[in-house]
Amino acid sequence: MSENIVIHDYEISRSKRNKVNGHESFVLWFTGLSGSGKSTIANKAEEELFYKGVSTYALDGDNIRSGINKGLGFTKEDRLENLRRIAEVSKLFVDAGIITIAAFVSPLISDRDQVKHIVGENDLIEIFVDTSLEECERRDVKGLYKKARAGEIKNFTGIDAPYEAPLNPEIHIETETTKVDEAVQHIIEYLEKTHRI
Ligand SMILES: Nc1ncnc2c1ncn2[C@@H]1O[C@H](COP(=O)(O)OS(=O)(=O)O)[C@@H](OP(=O)(O)O)[C@H]1O
Ligand SMILES: Nc1ncnc2c1ncn2[C@@H]1O[C@H](COP(=O)(O)OP(=O)(O)O)[C@@H](O)[C@H]1O
Repeated sequence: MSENIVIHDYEISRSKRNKVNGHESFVLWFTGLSGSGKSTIANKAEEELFYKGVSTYALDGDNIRSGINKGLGFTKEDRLENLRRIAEVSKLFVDAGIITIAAFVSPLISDRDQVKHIVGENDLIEIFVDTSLEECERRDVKGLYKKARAGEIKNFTGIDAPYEAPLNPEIHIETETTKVDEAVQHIIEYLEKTHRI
């Protein structure tokens, strides 16, 4: 940090916000292949939390890659920068007392380690949305796998760019054997069991 930047302490702290909200703030970080089910499960999980009276906000490709990260692509370097900025934004949301839901492919262990480092390990719950490449390709929600196979998209995760599965995620959802509602219940139960909500 520049030597000329002096931090000002604000009266309204994260813990005061958490007290008023009646819950802790942290990040639910969904990782998985494109089409694995991250957005679908994140969206339903947010709905469930929201109607329980929890303050939430969801970050995903739609509100991030078209705004703050417009111009970043899918090279290894651009993904790292994409995720670095998302982690910094998530950290601000957590400071604002909000349970932040982030759904990004975040393909590499080192990408996610950077996120954990920025957000803080205790403030991040990693959720692995585990769906085989075959199933994601069968779903092909956005028609991108077809394009990637045809060589029309380069560096597509799972095709010609790697995806490294988390080694020890807090929550592991296998979508080929778990329905969306069951996945959401699993997340809510985890949060209740660990006294996060
Ligand atoms: N090359 C390549 N690889 C992977 N995904 C691609 C690519 N090009 C475009 N898309 C679409 O962008 C979405 C992934 O963006 P993310 O910001 O989550 O990716 S990353 O975390 O920076 O790797 C991803 O969205 P989801 O399907 O929601 O995961 C794709 O629809
Ligand atoms: N058990 C499941 N969990 C999540 N999504 C599922 C499941 N079964 C089928 N799907 C479907 O898979 C697709 C996943 O797409 P999406 O949520 O956009 O994935 P991602 O955000 O990971 O790219 C959706 O069409 C969803 O309805």
